[in-house]
Amino acid sequence: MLRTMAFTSSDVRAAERPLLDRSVPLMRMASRALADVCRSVVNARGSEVERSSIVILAGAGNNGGDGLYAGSLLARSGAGVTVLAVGTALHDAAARSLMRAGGRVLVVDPRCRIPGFDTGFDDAELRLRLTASADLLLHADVVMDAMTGIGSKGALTGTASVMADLLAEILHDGRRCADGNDDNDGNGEGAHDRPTVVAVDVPSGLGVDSGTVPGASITADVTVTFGALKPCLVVPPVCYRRGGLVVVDLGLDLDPGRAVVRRMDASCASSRLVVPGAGDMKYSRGVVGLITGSQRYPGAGVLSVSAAARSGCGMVRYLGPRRAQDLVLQAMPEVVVGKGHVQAWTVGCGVDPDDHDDDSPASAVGALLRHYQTDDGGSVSTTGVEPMPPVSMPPVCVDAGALDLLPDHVLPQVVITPHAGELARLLTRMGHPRTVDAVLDDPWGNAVLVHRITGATVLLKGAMTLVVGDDGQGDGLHPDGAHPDGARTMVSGAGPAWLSTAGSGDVLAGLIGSLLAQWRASRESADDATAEERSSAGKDRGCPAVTEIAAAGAYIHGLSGRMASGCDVCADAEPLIMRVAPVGGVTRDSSTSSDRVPWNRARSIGHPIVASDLIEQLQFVLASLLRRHEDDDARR
Ligand SMILES: NC(=O)C1=CN([C@@H]2O[C@H](COP(=O)(O)OP(=O)(O)OC[C@H]3O[C@@H](n4cnc5c(N)ncnc54)[C@H](O)[C@@H]3O)[C@@H](O)[C@H]2O)[C@H](O)CC1
Ligand SMILES: [K+]
Repeated sequence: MLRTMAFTSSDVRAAERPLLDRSVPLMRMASRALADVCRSVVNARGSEVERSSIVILAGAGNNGGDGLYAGSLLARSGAGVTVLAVGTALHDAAARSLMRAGGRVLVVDPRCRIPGFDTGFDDAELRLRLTASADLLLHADVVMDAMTGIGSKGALTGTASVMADLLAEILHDGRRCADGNDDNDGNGEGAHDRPTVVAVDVPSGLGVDSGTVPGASITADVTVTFGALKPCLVVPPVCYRRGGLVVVDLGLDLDPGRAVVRRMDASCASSRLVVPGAGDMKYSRGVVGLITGSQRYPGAGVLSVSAAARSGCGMVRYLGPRRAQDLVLQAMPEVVVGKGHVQAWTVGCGVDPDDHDDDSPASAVGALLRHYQTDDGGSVSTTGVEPMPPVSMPPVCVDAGALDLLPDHVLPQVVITPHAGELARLLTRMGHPRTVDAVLDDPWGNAVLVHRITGATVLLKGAMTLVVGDDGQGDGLHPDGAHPDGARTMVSGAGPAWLSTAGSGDVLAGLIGSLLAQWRASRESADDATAEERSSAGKDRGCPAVTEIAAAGAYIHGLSGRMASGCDVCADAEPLIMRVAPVGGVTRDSSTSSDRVPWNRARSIGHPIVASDLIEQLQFVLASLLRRHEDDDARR
């Protein structure tokens, strides 16, 4: 749970309460883990704690308290520790502990009231102190950001905001600019000329529960978060600013059912794969139908079909245009051209929605999608099409050109796979005008909005892909009320940036269609299922299955990108878990060797790929995930 589930600030606070009531020293525990991370960051920089310089940006709340106690421990280990007080006060007991340990305090906010400190200074003095702060930040080994945590309200204001901007400038320009010298000796060691930024709980200045960036903020190299993941650490755009992730297990009792976001990981993706049994045949393993490709973009048909065929389904049916059919058959002679029973669809890759010819793929896609149209209440609309019971409709993955043909309100087994530009266009068409930048600024909020107004399961593509779907069991937890009841969000950021290449989305859409068909077929057991079984399979028609399968598709796609490109830099590396007891030491997750910790990782940048390379890797990625089934069987 600590690795995969994110909880709102208020749920984390509520879970802290009973422990605090029993006098469990949560802040001391948090700060021990934080100090441990800082020590190993210093070591990873090739330095020693005794010779290191640690600068702590400390706010007035408990987040500042965590930083101060950690500073106290580091000062006792011999580090030079300076606190820049950026708020109206400092956590009293923690500040005293720090000073007793030999740490120094520089008050930067003139409103700050700390007994024994000269405050209320004028603008000239403020400028001097800011210059001194800049110098300290510039020459620090570690900057600890303890300005605001889960108590943060809106955009950073006052000195905290000035400090965030100052640090951003220093990180951007580095020592070279400040000293007028080029410290970087050109052999790569200059990377450590700038301080390593360790964020305490969350990087300051960010929307903790929304993942948005309202103003000046901190970008961290490592974030040490306490008790549980917070939404901002896993949803874009904030997740791109938190660096490596460490979750400190404080023993909070959190209800998994209240998690607002879940990270897709190998274990969850593996659980959504279907292993064929001895009695299976191609039809019972899942048949996926694709209406993809066009006269103009036949390659999209080839890529989506090849990806579907390589992802474990029993059969692929292709219903694209003639020119694409020939190319598809050349690439994949296994494919069956023409209509027939399917358990899932993939539609739209390479389809021009404005091609209105009667036999165009756009017409076929439009006609198919009209079967999924519902009124707002979820019952299937019968206007102009044959009425069909909603549960019997196979899931459909709607990509690219087909997004323009999506009815206003559809069944939850419709998975739409837009990128930010397509989502902005869809929202605008549906009367909620958005620019691409507006979607990129708040991808989660906008994905939720599309889910709410269309009813579809929304997979918003990006370095961190978001999937928002109908949970059937959620309780509308989104703190600003944007989540409709039952919405569930999953994220997957397993892929490297090399993955953003032409045709990559076609591969993803084919893969998702194939996974959906296998899941659906495994539920269908058409010949022998009782009516009751069929109806319960129908109840599972939406989510979590569809949401999870779509997210599993994004995860598998990402891993294929990693294997194809040889690159292990991606938006969502596995968090490191640290366990900390009320008294005693800190334990790192035993499965994490020291060279894999987020601040000490040798990273391979890899090389460019084309979308076809992803398809070649699919079988190896699926093999590695399926091995988990074997391991699970062996354990049973
Ligand atoms: N999760 C846990 O189990 C534990 C969490 N701990 C730490 O406590 C903080 C939360 O502390 P709290 O005092 O409630 O709030 P903060 O310190 O995050 O912030 C309050 C502080 O910040 C100022 N502030 C708020 N918004 C802004 C703003 N926009 N601009 C400037 N300043 C702002 C406000 O005025 C207050 O002074 C949690 O994150 C953890 O780090 C426990 O220590 C351990 C257990
Ligand atoms: K912080």
